[in-house]
Amino acid sequence: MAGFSRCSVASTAAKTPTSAAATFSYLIRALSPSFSSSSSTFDPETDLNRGCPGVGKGTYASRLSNLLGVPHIATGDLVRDELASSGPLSSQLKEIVNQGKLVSDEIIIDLLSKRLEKGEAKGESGFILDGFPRTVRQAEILEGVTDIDLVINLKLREEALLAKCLGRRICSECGGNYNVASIDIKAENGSPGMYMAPLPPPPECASKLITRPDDTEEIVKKRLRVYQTMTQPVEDFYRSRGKLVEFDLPGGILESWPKLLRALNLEDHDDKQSAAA
Ligand SMILES: Nc1ncnc2c1ncn2[C@@H]1O[C@H](COP(=O)(O)OP(=O)(O)O)[C@@H](O)[C@H]1O
Repeated sequence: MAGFSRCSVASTAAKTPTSAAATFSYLIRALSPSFSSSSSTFDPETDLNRGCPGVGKGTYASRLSNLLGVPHIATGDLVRDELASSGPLSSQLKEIVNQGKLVSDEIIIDLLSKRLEKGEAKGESGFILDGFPRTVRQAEILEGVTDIDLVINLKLREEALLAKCLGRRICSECGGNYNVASIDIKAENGSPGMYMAPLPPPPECASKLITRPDDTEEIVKKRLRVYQTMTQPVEDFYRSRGKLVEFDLPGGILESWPKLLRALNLEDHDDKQSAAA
């Protein structure tokens, strides 16, 4: 669809891992698939999510993780944690991330493997992955060891993606994600208008907000180009396997969230959870 950038969320399900393992492929192999790929709903056991910069994949992954009761694992967070540490990879990662490039498949798989092993040791039986896979090779590795159930292709106009990245603010203390951008795109030449309200921080976070160093206009544009060349082929990978659900974000969270749940056949889940709360 012209004028849209395509961003994806994928869902996979797995059985409880049976043993801790030193390597990613062994660990994922232990997470063998437990349900059919023809399902059009998320499975509460394990989900996986990825998407282009600024689409809100982190926000939606986090909400889905709360809804389904599975951990939300963002590979971008794993990279930033490693970057902030004084580990051997730190300076190498800083250079890559601050230039808007992708970290190598080997490094990202190693970081993810370690996180999944920790989760397994704690008894985690599922997850939502956010920001993975981002290359066809990553998708192939994943496919080699587990079965992806569903990929949701979140789509948002590029002008909104850029504004959202530039407006993104993170609480340096609790890690909460907020947005100061107020996006108001007028209807034009047959394209509908779009309004996305800012997502203000709660008072306790307001004085602790920071901007990610890779959320500058130049680097965001670079990341969007990287997304188009490296990650869009991943959509084709899942499309050709009949696992891709396309979803145009109609606006901000309040408007989009119920529609996304409807697209995932998860409305009942939300009702049940609200009733239990
Ligand atoms: N699966 C991945 N493969 C390679 N690099 C990754 C992956 N996930 C995250 N990264 C690195 O971390 C950075 C930040 O990722 P993320 O927080 O998902 O941000 P965004 O999607 O907004 O670009 C990316 O620009 C990239 O350098």
